Amino acid sequence: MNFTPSVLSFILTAEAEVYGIPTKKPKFHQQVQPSPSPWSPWKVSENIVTCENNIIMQLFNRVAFVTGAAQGLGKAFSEALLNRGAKVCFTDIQVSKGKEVEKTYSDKYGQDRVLFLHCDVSSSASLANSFKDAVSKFGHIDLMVNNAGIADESRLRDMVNINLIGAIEGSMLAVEHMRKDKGGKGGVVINIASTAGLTGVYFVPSYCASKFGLVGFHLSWASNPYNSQMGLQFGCLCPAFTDTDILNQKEKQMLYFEDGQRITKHLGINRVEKVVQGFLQMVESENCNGDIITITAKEDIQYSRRASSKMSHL
Ligand SMILES: NC(=O)C1=CN([C@@H]2O[C@H](COP(=O)(O)OP(=O)(O)OC[C@H]3O[C@@H](n4cnc5c(N)ncnc54)[C@H](O)[C@@H]3O)[C@@H](O)[C@H]2O)C=CC1
Ligand SMILES: CCCCC/C=C\C=C\C(=O)C/C=C\C/C=C\CCCC(=O)O
Repeated sequence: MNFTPSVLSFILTAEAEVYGIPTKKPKFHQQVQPSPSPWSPWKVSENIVTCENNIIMQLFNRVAFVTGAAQGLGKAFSEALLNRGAKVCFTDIQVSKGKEVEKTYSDKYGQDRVLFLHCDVSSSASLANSFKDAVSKFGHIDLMVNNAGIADESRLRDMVNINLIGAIEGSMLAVEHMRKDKGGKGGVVINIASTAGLTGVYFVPSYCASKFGLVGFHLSWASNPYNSQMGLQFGCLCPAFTDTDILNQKEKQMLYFEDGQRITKHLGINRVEKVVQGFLQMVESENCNGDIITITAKEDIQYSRRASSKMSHL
């Protein structure tokens, strides 16, 4: 049967949409800022990108591994990826919740595209085993999302273990698996930090320290001059207060509890959908290496790109 080009284009677009494949370049919400974002301690004005020149990364049949994804942002990132045709291994310490979500997503997107695994990111063995199990099911991983996190100033060592070391170890597992110079297919590592990783917050200082550490780790890997030959990219998402369970703080979890409540209310709270939008902008861009996206209630999605390396000329 012969179709005219416009009929063919209509059919292909409709089919792509059924499979959740984006058919148009996303319109980035990033506007060129008149001055650097207050959440970015670096000069960003000359590094701002609109991504107009970037081609979206096709997520169809890409394989993602997401930590801390039985609820909140991780669950929402997982669904957004599935919705665009990716396969997702989502993991958490909350097994019954995770299994419930797995059932819902399997019914909606197909059992062959969804896997839930128990994974405690504070345990090296648990992380390594679940990563291995995900590779066994899906063959390989293209996208690692280190999302698991807690905010609890009364559990300092847990917080550093989960928010920082868990994300570092998750990144390193992904690097070793993905790097092309060691037989991998390349891939993307996204670390979920926070605006609290870019600016001091006096009522959650140790949470801040864990997120500052993660931003430092991201920047270091992003500036690795061997990334392109390894086929690796590193992106970092920094949301501000977002409407998830992490904000349901008990008094002992924060310093200056009332100040924290008041300041949060004053600054405003992101909707989860807004953070997902920023996340998709990052993973769908052809090259997100070195990018840091901030998402705040007042300034929306700010997309900045940093100079690659201060050492590249050495
Ligand atoms: N909601 C917010 O205001 C913001 C959150 N973030 C970050 O986003 C990430 C996701 O947090 P939300 O979804 O907001 O909170 P959430 O509390 O709803 O979700 C966190 C998830 O991490 C899991 N988790 C906790 N310890 C774990 C461990 N040892 N191993 C594996 N999973 C574990 C929890 O079971 C939960 O499912 C965190 O890294 C958080 O720091 C960043 C900026 C703002
Ligand atoms: C009810 C208060 C809870 C505060 C602590 C709990 C979780 C916090 C998670 C975060 O990652 C918070 C994120 C950012 C705080 C830092 C700065 C906010 C300023 C950004 C803005 O302008 O909105």
